[in-house]
Amino acid sequence: MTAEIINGKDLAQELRNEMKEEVTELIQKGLTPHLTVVLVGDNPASRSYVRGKEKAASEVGIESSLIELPESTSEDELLSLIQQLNTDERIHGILVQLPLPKQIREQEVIEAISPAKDVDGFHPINIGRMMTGEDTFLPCTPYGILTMLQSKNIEIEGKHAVIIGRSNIVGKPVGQLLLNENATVTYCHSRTADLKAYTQKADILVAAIGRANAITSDYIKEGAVVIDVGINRLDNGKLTGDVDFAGAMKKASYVTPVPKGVGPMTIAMLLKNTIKAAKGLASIGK
Ligand SMILES: NC(=O)C1=CN([C@@H]2O[C@H](COP(=O)(O)OP(=O)(O)OC[C@H]3O[C@@H](n4cnc5c(N)ncnc54)[C@H](OP(=O)(O)O)[C@@H]3O)[C@@H](O)[C@H]2O)C=CC1
Ligand SMILES: Nc1nc(=O)c2c([nH]1)NC[C@@H]1CN(c3ccc(C(=O)N[C@@H](CCC(=O)O)C(=O)O)cc3)C=[N+]21
Repeated sequence: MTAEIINGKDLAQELRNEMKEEVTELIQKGLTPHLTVVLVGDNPASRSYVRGKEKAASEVGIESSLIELPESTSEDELLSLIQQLNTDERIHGILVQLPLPKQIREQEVIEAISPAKDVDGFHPINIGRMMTGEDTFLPCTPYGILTMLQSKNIEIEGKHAVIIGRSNIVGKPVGQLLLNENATVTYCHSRTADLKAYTQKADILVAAIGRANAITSDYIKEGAVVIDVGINRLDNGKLTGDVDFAGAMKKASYVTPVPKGVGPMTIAMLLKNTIKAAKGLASIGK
């Protein structure tokens, strides 16, 4: 059996085409969605992601502005910038690119962003709303994964989803979203004893580890849906995921590639959240 590839790049393009129409209508009504991205320091990977976000925003007609701060920026300086952006009515969405330099506590920064402008969906209020199943900004990567599964009409209800990774931005929320869709969810991480015993039972396997090609075909159940979140830059400059793609293609029913998989979907969902923020969410407080 050869698996079907879920092409995130093409699906993200379709979503951008739809969003462009919606944004055009909003602009005609006098509302131009505006995303502000804050980049602290000059991590080359972060810079490249930020460029991708700006390009995608401009394609759909979303205005974006980039605020670049030096590596030496203090936590107080960043927090006061966020306060300013929170009260600026022209700005609908705020994204502070992670990781941050070590003198800045990420959680303090995440919690300083107004939940109404938190288009990453990282604020504890929005995470809480996601957990209780309320309408909110869903974290972009998990939201993108859910959209990929839905695009292929892949059944989630009653399926066993195994998540490898438990970070606040990917692993934990992707498990929560699949639970909300009535999957049975198992989380695995670096302290999991006998990882393979769990992954071999997964109908839906999500790898969000950050280790190139760690998930070989012997971790995969025949016919499973394999979602590869990992973005790993090899010494030869190429990008690869956490899953051994060729091995997964022989065993799974569906596989997401890297590149052109989850990454472009993450950016598309960020744009979706920015439009939602611009339209205003009555249920989300300041
Ligand atoms: N495509 C996209 O849009 C995005 C991709 N990414 C990529 O996804 C990957 C994960 O990102 P992120 O969640 O932020 O990373 P983190 O480093 O925050 O988390 C990695 C997780 O993997 C677990 N882990 C590490 N080694 C192993 C192992 N040998 N066996 C089992 N579990 C292990 C860790 O366990 P423990 O908790 O015990 O340490 C941790 O929970 C990275 O490659 C990142 O670049 C991230 C965001 C968006
Ligand atoms: N506040 C914050 N929000 C984030 O959403 C966030 C973040 N910080 N920090 C870093 C991670 C990582 N991330 C990616 C987004 C798109 C691609 C992407 O589009 N990748 C392309 C390849 C791009 C390339 O070639 O370099 C692909 O997979 O096809 C990858 C990774 C968002 N993140």
